[in-house]
Amino acid sequence: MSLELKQVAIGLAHRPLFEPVSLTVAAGKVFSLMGPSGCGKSTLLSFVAGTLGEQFDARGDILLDGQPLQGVPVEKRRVGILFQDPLLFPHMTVLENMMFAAPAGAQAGKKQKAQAALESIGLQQCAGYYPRQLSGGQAARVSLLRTLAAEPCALLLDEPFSKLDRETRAHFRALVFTTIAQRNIPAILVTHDEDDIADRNRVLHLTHQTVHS
Ligand SMILES: Nc1ncnc2c1ncn2[C@@H]1O[C@H](COP(=O)(O)OP(=O)(O)OP(=O)(O)O)[C@@H](O)[C@H]1O
Repeated sequence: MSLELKQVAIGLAHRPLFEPVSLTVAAGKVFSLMGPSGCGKSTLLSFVAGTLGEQFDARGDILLDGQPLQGVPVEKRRVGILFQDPLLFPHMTVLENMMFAAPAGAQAGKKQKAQAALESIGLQQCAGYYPRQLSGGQAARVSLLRTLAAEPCALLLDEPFSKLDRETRAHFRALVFTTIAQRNIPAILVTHDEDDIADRNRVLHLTHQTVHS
């Protein structure tokens, strides 16, 4: 499984946001995207996820395992996203959040899988908690598990470490990178912090497109 972007360009109000991007991420690897605030990093991720707003126009190709993603509905893309803030339903317990994210299937199987996932990172005691009862680091880990429960074929990481304190951040980052390697899925990470870069050979600095008039 690989994720490939070919000459991807996004415009807003007929102005290109950044120089066209081409990159390939192999299974189990993390490609880091950096660049100045507002240059379009999150927008690029939303294009890959299939959630790009109508105010943007985009061109170029996205290929997952060699197959074009454009035209595939969001819910069928199998692309998971982690944001700065954990994405959890406040009215559902941790276990319910995870079961909700799992693909359609037997309810009993879902529960067992969710419990096993929580156990694998030592959070089994949090199964019945509501998101407000979790610490920042616990919420980040549950959010990761929830994203993984959907069994994504690729992962997009939009500054998921930036709000965590230094120690929690290092632990969570290690967990995310190990998980990506174990699941053998490609990932793109947006970050402002050099410390987050998983691999110095896989970094792209997005630059604002110079508009010539
Ligand atoms: N919903 C929206 N409607 C209109 N313009 C938007 C919208 N979302 C983002 N933009 C604009 O698109 C551009 C790119 O925004 P984006 O959030 O992708 O940048 P970024 O590189 O991720 O920034 P940061 O590093 O600050 O998170 C910015 O000029 C922003 O103002």
